[in-house]
Amino acid sequence: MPDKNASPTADQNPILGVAGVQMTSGGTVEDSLTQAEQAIEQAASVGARLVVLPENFATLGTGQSGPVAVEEAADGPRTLTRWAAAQARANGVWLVAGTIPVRQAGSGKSRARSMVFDPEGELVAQYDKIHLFDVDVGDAYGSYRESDYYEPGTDVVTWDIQADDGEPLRVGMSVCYDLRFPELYAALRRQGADLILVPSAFTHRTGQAHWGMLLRARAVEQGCYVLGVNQCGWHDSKRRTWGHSQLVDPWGDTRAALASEPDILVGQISREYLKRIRTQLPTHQHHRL
Ligand SMILES: O=C(O)CNC(=O)[C@H](CS)NC(=O)CCC(=O)C(=O)O
Repeated sequence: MPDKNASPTADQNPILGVAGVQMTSGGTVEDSLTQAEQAIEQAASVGARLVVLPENFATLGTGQSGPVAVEEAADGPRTLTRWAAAQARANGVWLVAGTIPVRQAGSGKSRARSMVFDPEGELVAQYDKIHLFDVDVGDAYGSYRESDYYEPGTDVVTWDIQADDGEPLRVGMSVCYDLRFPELYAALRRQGADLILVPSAFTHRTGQAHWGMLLRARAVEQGCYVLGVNQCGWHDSKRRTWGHSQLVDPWGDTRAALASEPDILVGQISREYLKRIRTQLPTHQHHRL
């Protein structure tokens, strides 16, 4: 029996089981959806109540030039939004559908939209990736020009999930390249975020150099849990992502981590630990600028 006077440890009194689906999207959309369906079911079976898919889980690497705004096929049998809602309902989980490319009427470009579905399959929040990856990484893929296909989002988004203790836990939204911009994470913390999600397709080259460092930095800076859920492996002959999905606690310790293969990341959120770290290290009360 843990000493009730001892300081809470990071895993003490968990109030929410979370899971991240690390996958290698590619082949056809159907291939990717089948991978995701099996992983969501597995995550739910081990008690995760919040399941997060990686960036562009359905169409990354499908050989379709640029993002395929599958949403356009609104009359299609399995539009991604309807598919995600059905997965949340069928598995009784909160599902963050990584991102789905959603075509915008005005610009003709898409937005990388991260949608949140509750266990009844209702859309409760959506976030459009703000920072677009126009970078020359120096890998086999060469130049990434996300802004050729996507337009940026504009809004900072948080939403509440009712945790096992009956109290709300506030979840902050971000995507992939956003991870490099601390201002967004500061804004999410100002909105009250306790857990910040980072569905991603971080490249192998930049992931190896920066992914873990950036996840831990954002977690410590903001005193939040940060859940980074990445694509992994080779998506086609030139595109490779880093994997290494992980849950980082507000002290900066990695509580759960995957390697480079498709797998399910499972972790726990402790409200007591969150409060303890924020009390010991009240950086958010010491702002001067
Ligand atoms: O375009 C798609 O289909 C899915 N989106 C992506 O793969 C995006 C844009 S190319 N990738 C990143 O943002 C990587 C960021 C990154 O790796 C870093 O910041 O180092």
